[in-house]
Amino acid sequence: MGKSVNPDLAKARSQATFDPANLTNYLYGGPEKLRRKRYLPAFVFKELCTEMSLTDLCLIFLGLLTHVSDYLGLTLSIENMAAKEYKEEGFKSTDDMSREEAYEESMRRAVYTNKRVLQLNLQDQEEQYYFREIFVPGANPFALHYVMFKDAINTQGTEDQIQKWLPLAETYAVTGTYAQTELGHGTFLRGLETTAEYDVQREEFILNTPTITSSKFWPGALGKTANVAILNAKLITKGRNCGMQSFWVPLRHLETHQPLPGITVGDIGPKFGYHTSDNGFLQLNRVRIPRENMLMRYSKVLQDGTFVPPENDRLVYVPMTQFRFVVIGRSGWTLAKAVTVATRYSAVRRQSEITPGGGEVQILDFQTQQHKLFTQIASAYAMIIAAKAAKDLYDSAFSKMEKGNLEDLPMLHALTSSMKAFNTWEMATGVEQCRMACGGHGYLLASGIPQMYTDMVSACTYEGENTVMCLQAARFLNKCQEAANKGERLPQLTRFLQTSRLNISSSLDQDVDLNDIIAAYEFRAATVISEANARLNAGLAMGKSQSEAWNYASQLLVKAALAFSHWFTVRALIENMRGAGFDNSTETLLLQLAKLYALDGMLRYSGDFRKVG
Ligand SMILES: CCCCCCCC/C=C\CCCCCCCCC/C=C/C(=O)SCCNC(=O)CCNC(=O)[C@H](O)C(C)(C)COP(=O)(O)OP(=O)(O)OC[C@H]1O[C@@H](n2cnc3c(N)ncnc32)[C@H](O)[C@@H]1OP(=O)(O)O
Ligand SMILES: Cc1cc2nc3c(=O)[nH]c(=O)nc-3n(C[C@H](O)[C@H](O)[C@H](O)COP(=O)(O)OP(=O)(O)OC[C@H]3O[C@@H](n4cnc5c(N)ncnc54)[C@H](O)[C@@H]3O)c2cc1C
Repeated sequence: MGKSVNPDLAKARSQATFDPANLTNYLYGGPEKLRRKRYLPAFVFKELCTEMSLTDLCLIFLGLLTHVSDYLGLTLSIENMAAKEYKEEGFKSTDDMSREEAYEESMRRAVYTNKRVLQLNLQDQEEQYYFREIFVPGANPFALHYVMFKDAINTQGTEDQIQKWLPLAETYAVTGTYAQTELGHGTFLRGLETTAEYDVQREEFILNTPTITSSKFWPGALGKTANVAILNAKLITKGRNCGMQSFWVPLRHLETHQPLPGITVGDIGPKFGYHTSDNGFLQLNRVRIPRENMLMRYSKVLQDGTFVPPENDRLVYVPMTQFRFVVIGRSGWTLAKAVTVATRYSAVRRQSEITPGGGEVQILDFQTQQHKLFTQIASAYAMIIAAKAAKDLYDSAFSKMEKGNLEDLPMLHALTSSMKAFNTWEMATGVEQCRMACGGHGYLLASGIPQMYTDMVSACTYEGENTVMCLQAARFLNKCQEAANKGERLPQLTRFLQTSRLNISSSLDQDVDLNDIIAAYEFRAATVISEANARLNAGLAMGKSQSEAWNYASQLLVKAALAFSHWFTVRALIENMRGAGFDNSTETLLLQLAKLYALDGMLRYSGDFRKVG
């Protein structure tokens, strides 16, 4: 690959005031993880030289390009090589394919990676993800299988069920999906209509989608790929509705892949993005499954039809909470990719003059271009680091939950809900800003940015539509505010509602103090949460019911959840940058980046910050 590096890019890199290696090691969890992450693409690349056609080689190389450009602090000088050969050789990319062809191409690659992951015994989920992403840069037809299908088995299945089903999933003896959403309901889970009626005579469940709106609609891999679903349905036993439960439901014959009796499945058609994911629909016409097919870790149906309820009926939601963490992390990395592509482009693109007659400059020299990109570099770091901080909280809470201690579940739900909404909205805005910063070339699919946007913007909708997720978090925050109003003890994460004060020491003529920044965001969050609570109580005082008052305050409640997430992100960014043990030059730069992120946020939400003084 010994192509020369664009001189503008080489010059820009030579001016770095820090060592990118320190930063890259930090972002990827240390030198060993980074070594493995770099080894995998190189391994794939070498292997592919023998295994696949030149076409694939170049496509993979492009995948590698976007992949290695993940390293925020480090970029490799391979800017036009792949693109040049890519065009000259006319390598087919899925960009030029029909949806059918693109799905088949992605399926071919995904099956290849599934085999290789097993042969190479890649156990670590992140390594599996990195390996797969190089081959299948877009939506992977097996995404649901890799994540939600297996997570649901692991978190909702009994030990026996895990022993029975997980090996089938790990070896691809079955390919799964997670089928919850229906044509009529995606958000309001209590409105799901699919039924699972227990037949005590035959000790079986009869699964039925009684109406057109009860058809399962949207699940990934349902259209063609999956032959089993973890399907959520309303359990009815002894004439009683026992709420949403999860079931292992065979969909297609394991040999012929044809739909089983009573099953109607198909693809829901073209989408805004995610073209290589076969999101589908499913109708069940009184399909019978054995009693043992209900995932019974938390709730059970005994042979005689007796329903044994879970200790907490929200535990059935754990797979969604788990996947929200994946989405929170992926949002930061998606923005990282987009801003790396846009920044590298801005170093090599010369356009217009700053000084008349002085010659065309790198567009990175325009202050407006720097503002567009540096704020997004800062945002990507903030999201990635906040996701790590949130995951640490999740891991400690989840280990308590596995021992039966559910006290942190409400906080966990609020944190995952609000951070998933905050990160995906910030990512969507940021990726689009990066795309537009590349001018016409940002509109080319070959830039890679349009697909990043159209694939990942769906994360604002799936795994809980963002507005609804903010309202979910606001339930928890409002409860905490009510407790604070009564002087009661609060969960650690929301104690700032009782302690936050605005004693800012910084003055306008000096460099802002980082502790003042955290205090300002904390005070803003406390004020917005308190205002939302006051509006809710004002609604009640006007004689509205609890639900009407909730709706009356809901726009402020959404703002409260986002202000909480913004505070969590700024605090995580600053505290982790200060505590990460970087050398002075790197720490100085990162704290500068943290200030840029926080001050840009104050400008974007200046109404909130002005209001709280
Ligand atoms: C860098 C390397 C990274 C490596 C990563 C490796 C893997 C990466 C692989 C791939 C990444 C990218 C690939 C992307 C592929 C993605 C494909 C898309 C997949 C999408 C799947 C889906 O969309 S599944 C369907 C999701 N659907 C939802 O989320 C539905 C949302 N609705 C709800 O959850 C409920 O309806 C709602 C909570 C909104 C309301 O329910 P309701 O019963 O009405 O409850 P409510 O009265 O509001 O509250 C009752 C009570 O319950 C509490 N509660 C609610 N939910 C939860 C929960 N989940 N957990 C805990 N508690 C919950 C709620 O707080 C209330 O409590 P109280 O307030 O009353 O105390
Ligand atoms: C790419 C993609 C992949 C998906 N994959 C899967 C999958 O694999 N498995 C699966 O089960 N599902 C999947 N889904 C479905 C997804 O989970 C739902 O689309 C999502 O939960 C939103 O539900 P909905 O589509 O019914 O939208 P709705 O809930 O109808 O939302 C429409 C509007 O109504 C508003 N709204 C709804 N409820 C409220 C409320 N209480 N308060 C205020 N406003 C409200 C929303 O904010 C939104 O603006 C996928 C969706 C997409 C786009």
